[in-house]
This record gives sequence, C-alpha cells and structure tokens, in this order.
Amino acid sequence: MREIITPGGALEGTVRLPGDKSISHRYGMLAAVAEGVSTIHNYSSGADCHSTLGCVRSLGIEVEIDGRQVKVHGRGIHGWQAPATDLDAGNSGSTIRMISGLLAGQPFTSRLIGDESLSQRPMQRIMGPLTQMGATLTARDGKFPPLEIQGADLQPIDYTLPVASAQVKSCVLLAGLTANGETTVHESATTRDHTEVALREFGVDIETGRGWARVKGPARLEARELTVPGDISSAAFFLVAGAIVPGSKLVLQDVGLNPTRATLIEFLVSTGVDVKILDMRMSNGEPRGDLLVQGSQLKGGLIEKQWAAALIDEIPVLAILGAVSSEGLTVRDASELRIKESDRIETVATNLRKMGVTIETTPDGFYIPGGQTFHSAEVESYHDHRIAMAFAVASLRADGPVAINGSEAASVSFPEFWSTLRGIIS
Ligand SMILES: O=C(O)C1=C[C@@H](OP(=O)(O)O)[C@@H](O)[C@H](O)C1
Ligand SMILES: C=C(OP(=O)(O)O)C(=O)O
Repeated sequence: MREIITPGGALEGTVRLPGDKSISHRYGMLAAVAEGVSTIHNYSSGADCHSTLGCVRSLGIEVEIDGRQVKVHGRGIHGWQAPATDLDAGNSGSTIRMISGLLAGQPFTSRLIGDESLSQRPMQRIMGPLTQMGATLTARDGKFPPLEIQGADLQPIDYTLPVASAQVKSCVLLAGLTANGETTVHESATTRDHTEVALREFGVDIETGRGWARVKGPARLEARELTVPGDISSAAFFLVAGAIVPGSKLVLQDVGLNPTRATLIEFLVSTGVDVKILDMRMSNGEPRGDLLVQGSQLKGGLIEKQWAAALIDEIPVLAILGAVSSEGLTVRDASELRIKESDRIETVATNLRKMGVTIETTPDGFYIPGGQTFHSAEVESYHDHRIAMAFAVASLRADGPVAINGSEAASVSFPEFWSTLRGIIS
C-alpha cells in the first residue's frame, strides 16, 4: 500500500495511542503462565503483540480477544502443551526472544519461525544464556530463525548481558522462573524494566537494584486484571510531528511514562521541544500521563552511550527532528539499529537522501546537519513500521506531497497510525 501525505498547516487535536507494545507482550506471556484468567485492558492492537497471543494459543492457552480487551486463561508455569505446529513470531523480535526463555524450561521441543525480516535477526544473544542454563537450541546457520528449542530442567545462572538488550534480559529472567534457584541478570546500560515491573505485579519474588535483577524459581504467578498504558514509542511520532510543524498543538492521552522509556521526554526537552506532562498516575506499577506538545524552536543534539540504548526505537523519528533543527543530530553507539526490522541506519539515510536531505552514516550511527528542507519525493517503508511512520512525519514539513510505499508496515505496532495522522492535519 502507499500513502500520500500533502503537507498543510499546523497540527491540532487529541491523539490516543495503542497500548504499549513492550508491556502488552509481557502481560500476554506472563498471563499465559499464571494460574487463572487474567484480563488485559488496552492490549496493543499491533500485529506484533497479536503474534505473541498466537504463539501462546499454539501452546494450548485459551485467549479471548474482544477489541483491545484480552482474556488469557493461564494454566501455570508448567501448563503449556507441546505445540502441534511451528510457533509464528511474525515480524516480532520481542516475541521470539522473550518467549524462548519460557520455552527453554518446558518438557517439550518447540520450533519458532518468523517473517523474512525476523528470519535475518540474530538469536545467538539468547541461545548463549539459555544453553548455559541447560536447554538445547539450534538455529539456521547457528544464529537465525527458525529456532528450535528443546526444553530442559534449567539451572539458574548469574548472567552479565554482553549487549544492552531488554529482550535478552527478559528472556533470561523468564527462563529463571522455571529454574531451581536464583537467576541474576546484570546490565551495564539501563534498558526498559517492564519485565521486572510485570513480574512483581503477577506476584513473583523478584529483587532489583541498579543494573541488576534477580528472580527465584520455580515461581508461581497469579492471574491479574491489568491495564496497558499508551505506547510512548508510538507517541514519539506525534511528539516530533507537533514539535516540527510551526503553530501545532497536540494532546497525547494516557502515555506510558516508565522512567526507562520517558528518557525520550528528557531528550526532547533538551533539544528545545515544548512538551509538558499534564498529569501523572500509576497503574500496575507503571506511571502514565497526558502530554501536551507544541510547535518549537529546535536545537538538535547528540545521542550516545546510555542514551542510544534508551532511545533506540525512537532514533528514526528523531533523525527527522535533527534535519530541521538548528544544529543537527549526531548519533553514536547505536549499531543495534542495524539489526532491527531493517538496517535503520541505511533505511533512514536512503529515504532522507531521496528527500534531498544530507546525512553521513557511520558503522554505529550518523550525523545529520541542521537547517535542511525535506523535498517532495517517493520513499519506502522497507517493511519496517518505524521507517514508514518516521517518514510520514518528515512529509509534514516537506515542500510538496510525499508518497510512502509499503505504508501497511505501520500496523506492526500502530494500525491506527494513518487515520490518526489524517485526523490532526488541518
Ligand atoms: O524489550 C522490549 O520490549 C524491546 C526491547 C528493544 O530491543 P532490544 O532488546 O533488542 O534492544 C526494542 O528495540 C524493542 O522494540 C522492544
Ligand atoms: C525493534 C522493534 O521491535 P522487535 O525487536 O520486537 O521486532 C521495534 O518495535 O522497533
């Protein structure tokens, strides 16, 4: 599919985001190993989170879906049945990497597959620790899906993450739920802590400190009623859109503001974005609030070190902000961008160049000078949801219409993106 965006005037309105993708995955998986029926409100409408539900269904778990409300009939930590078919993670790295932790402790073998993009994403990062714990894993060329997991009685481990990855941290903690004893994970850069927060909500004995988390297995999870906050990574597109289009005023309702994700707000403020948190509340251990963003004078900035890990999913849309800022944007220490749904350093650069914008790439980032103009062009999603949505935002500041080919990719995390965007263009 192709969407054509014709830039207009200021953006105005109220935006509702889908339920947070990271939190939805975790609630879906944990509810499936909890005892009893969990009700999840505002579950993400994104295809990725429905891949997670498809996988747990294939493991014999009853899942009732009624729009954004999902009921999961959990059967306990050892209640899953050997799947009769391959488990399809679709486009979702989070699904395949996190559910593998739970599958590693089951008394059966499972085989996980994914789409073309996922089939080229590295799995050694989870194969290493899960093998150390006692499971047997095989993958195409030793690293890519399909991934076969022969479950075992797992040994607990003390594991230091070699890459800053919440998916790997979560995978090891989830495997630790079935191991006999204490499993500890250490990280040198802070990554999102939704797994730790959710485990506590489901009644698991979990200890956390600065840079580490520890679970004690075997664990027992209790079914819960949970509400997922709006997705701050989806909000990022509208925060940047509101900031770069002069005179705009957008209210974003009920956005998840977990401190490990709200780094985005800190970064936006540091570059000059006029964004305010209107109120804050808590549910299920996760802070949430409404945001107000207005057209802003933008400085640009530098994303490196721990900021790169914290902002990894937002970097494509922050590149758009960088190009129209006064000083531009430099990104370093973000080589992980190269192994996402697309090589996001290359796909951002290729589309920017199609729009006449200068960018210099490096192995682990890029530099985009400020003060540039987006020209009317035809760009591609490269089957990557965040690339499709980032370039829709760029088109709002273009000097003419912009066609975005492969626009359906947005539905991986935000199926309502295009209608939401059209609703705020005047
Ligand atoms: O834990 C999560 O929910 C996620 C962690 C990040 O991936 P990595 O763990 O590979 O950094 C992020 O890019 C992804 O969109 C979601
Ligand atoms: C990288 C992403 O997700 P995943 O790793 O789950 O495919 C993303 O949503 O940007």
